[in-house]
Amino acid sequence: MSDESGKTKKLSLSSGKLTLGNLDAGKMRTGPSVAGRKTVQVEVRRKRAPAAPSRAGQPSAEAVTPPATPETPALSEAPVATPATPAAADDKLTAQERAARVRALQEGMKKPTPAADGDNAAPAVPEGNAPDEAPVAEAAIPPAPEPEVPLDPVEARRAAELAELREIEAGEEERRAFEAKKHADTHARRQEVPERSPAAPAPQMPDPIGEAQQRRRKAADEMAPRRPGASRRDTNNRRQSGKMTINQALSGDESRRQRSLASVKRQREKARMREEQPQVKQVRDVIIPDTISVSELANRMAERTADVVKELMKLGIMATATQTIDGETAELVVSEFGHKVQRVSESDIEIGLTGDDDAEDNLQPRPPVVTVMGHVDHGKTSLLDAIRRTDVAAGESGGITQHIGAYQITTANKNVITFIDTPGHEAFTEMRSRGANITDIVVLVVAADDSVMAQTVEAINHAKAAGCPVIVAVNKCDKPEADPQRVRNDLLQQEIVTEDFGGDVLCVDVSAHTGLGLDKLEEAIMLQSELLELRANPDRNADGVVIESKVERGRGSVATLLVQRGTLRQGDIFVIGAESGRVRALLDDRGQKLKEAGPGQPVEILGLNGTPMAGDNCVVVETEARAREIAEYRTRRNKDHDAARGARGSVEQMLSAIAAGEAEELPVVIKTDVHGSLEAIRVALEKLGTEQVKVRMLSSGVGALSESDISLAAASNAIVIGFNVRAIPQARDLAKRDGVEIRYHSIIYELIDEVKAAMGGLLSPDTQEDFIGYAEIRQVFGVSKVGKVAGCMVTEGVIKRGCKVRLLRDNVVIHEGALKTLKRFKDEVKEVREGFECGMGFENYSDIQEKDMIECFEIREIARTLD
Ligand SMILES: Nc1nc2c(ncn2[C@@H]2O[C@H](COP(=O)(O)OP(=O)(O)OP(=O)(O)O)[C@@H](O)[C@H]2O)c(=O)[nH]1
Repeated sequence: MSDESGKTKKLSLSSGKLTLGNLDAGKMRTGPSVAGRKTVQVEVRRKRAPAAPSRAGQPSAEAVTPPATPETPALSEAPVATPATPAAADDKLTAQERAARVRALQEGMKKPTPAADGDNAAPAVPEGNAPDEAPVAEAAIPPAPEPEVPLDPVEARRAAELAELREIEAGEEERRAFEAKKHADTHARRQEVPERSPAAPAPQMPDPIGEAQQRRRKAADEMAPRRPGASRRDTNNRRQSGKMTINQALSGDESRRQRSLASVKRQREKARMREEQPQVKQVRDVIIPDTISVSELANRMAERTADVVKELMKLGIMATATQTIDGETAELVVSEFGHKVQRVSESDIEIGLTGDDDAEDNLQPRPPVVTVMGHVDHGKTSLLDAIRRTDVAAGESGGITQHIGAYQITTANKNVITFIDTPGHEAFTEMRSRGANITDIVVLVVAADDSVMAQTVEAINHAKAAGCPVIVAVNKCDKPEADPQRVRNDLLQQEIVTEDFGGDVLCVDVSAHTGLGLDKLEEAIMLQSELLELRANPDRNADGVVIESKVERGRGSVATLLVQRGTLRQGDIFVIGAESGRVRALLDDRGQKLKEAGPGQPVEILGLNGTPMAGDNCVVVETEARAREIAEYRTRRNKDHDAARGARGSVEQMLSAIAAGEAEELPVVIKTDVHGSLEAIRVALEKLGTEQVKVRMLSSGVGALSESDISLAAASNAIVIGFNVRAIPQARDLAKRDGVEIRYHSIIYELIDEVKAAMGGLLSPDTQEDFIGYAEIRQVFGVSKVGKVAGCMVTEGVIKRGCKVRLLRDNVVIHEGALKTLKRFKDEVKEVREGFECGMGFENYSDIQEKDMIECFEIREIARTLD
């Protein structure tokens, strides 16, 4: 470049005109619009110096650009009318120096000035710009060659950066120069004003105007130099806002927008940092519950929802942001994104509910829990009664134990034993299995006169499955036909090897009636419990198992509970299954109130919010809130479970109905007094189902039959059964009104038989064909309007009008249909007996011949049964 220094040149008045010695070939600008001003401003922008070698003869784009034209015509007037102020901005001059120069310039201006118009050497500068020497200087300086485009992109970038930096620097310099010049102007004007001739008004204001007007105009003039400053501020604002106004866009003033050097440097630094440091993905611990919505999952991973949806698509799952996905799928997605999975479940609420295991030192001996099992009528209840010296059997409906009961006895040796009495009927299998699971020892009652029976075997299997040691009580040994040895032999087949046969199973001959061997049985139980080393910690929050539960008038829900650990006290807050409550009262097996119950003790508890299920666990918790929280969670879980089971059932039903073609269902609504009975009935009824007909339990529960039970039954034609319960008066009225029959039962066999009969009624009846007679065609007559009529002789049985007939020709059935007419002589008759002649006409058939035989028969429907 010709001007490497880049310094701003100043105006001189050598040779009597304004010249700009060695002016930079860069753009020459006039100041902002200064119409009416008597000063000339020349801004000189330093030319950029390209770092790369330039190609000779190629002018740069900048150099080619025509120099800036004067922005205002006022400039051309300035040398004539106004003593010029220093035009070149030189930021290195102090204000005093500047003032001195201005004065010198003014003096020079006073000398006669040759016409500047004709001396304009710069072709690019329009006429009228003579005072400005910039074009002259520009003409003298060759245009800057365009820098050659470097091939190396790094070099190119560097060059571009450098050029940009220089431009910014130049801009900064320009701004500084302008500020300095403004300052100098103001200073100079202050000195100049007293010297200025009043007869030298601005040429653009020739009109004689009032003094006030002149003052205003002067004031306006004085305001004018401040505009560039204001404009600069505007520029700064524009830079800050980054926005463009319409005026700026139209005036093409965009070139004024400039960023500060520091800002550009910061940006470059940031970009470099970004390039140098590849982004490290942050691995997060993502907590995933059982189900989660897609957007929530994206949130927890801090990923975009769209990315999560895409990932799900890859897994073959089309889900929107609001849709919920299961925990397993969410786990897959999270691992795909490279985050860590942390699974939590709603069931975590139960963590720590049962507490820690007890330390050895805290364990104390506890009474054994004994379950009495055996075949029906082998004397379980009688045996327990004998032990307790009470008579429970007398109060039982039909003489069968239907409620699970628990009792505690103290032996003569002051040993305490807890007995659980389970019913012996097959239907109570479920209850027995539960009894076996909470029990320590099983006493297997086998009648000496009956030996091992089906439910004896079942009881053995339950005991084995529960890992309970068995003690055999051979009952009814008082009977003359009793054969205890046969019982021992039969038990061998069930892998129960008694001590007599060298085995480890204790076997005692007893009689519930005479009390024979009862003490030995108790001894055997205590011996077995010592071997088992039964111990528990009584000094902790209690937990136990519900043996039975029921709703009682005036007492509400009552549960029979077997305390397994700790001590249950009155006032304890507990949660049982999906129910919670606070122990209002504790009762022992004799109905006596207790203050507390220790391990191995069966108690009845009052104060439940609802009726729990037999087999539910009971846990004492610290606060009611916790109890409620857990109960609510379990209720929700059970509901979901039931819903899932219902949905599955309906599909299965549909499929089986399709497969069977005509599967029937018998809907029933059952209410019972206790859960155990309900369960037993449900099992029994399910077993009744065949391929053709099944029992469908629409509704079941514990308690009295209510209006909703009746209306449900009415809507679906269901049978309503009350087992040991009755309907409330309103339900009775409703049943009467809707014609719903309620069946009450207190014996399970009868209930099952009745349902069986009802199911039989649903089976499509069997049809049976009954032969009634033969007739031989002797002659065939043609009768007008009637068709052919056969003259017959009844050879066997009887022929009835309207009966079904088959036409046999040479013992081959050629037609089967119905009789249209049966006449004797000319009269229509109901029947014709053997040995009589008659006339017969067939319905829609006339191909009859002599010697054909007519076989008459009737179709009878027979109701089918399930047996
Ligand atoms: N002779 C005699 N009869 C007995 C003895 N034990 C029970 N019985 C009779 O056997 C029948 C059935 O007795 P339960 O005690 O009801 O029999 P269970 O096994 O409890 O019957 P379920 O409750 O139906 O399972 C009753 O008639 C008793 O009188 C006994 O030791 N000797």
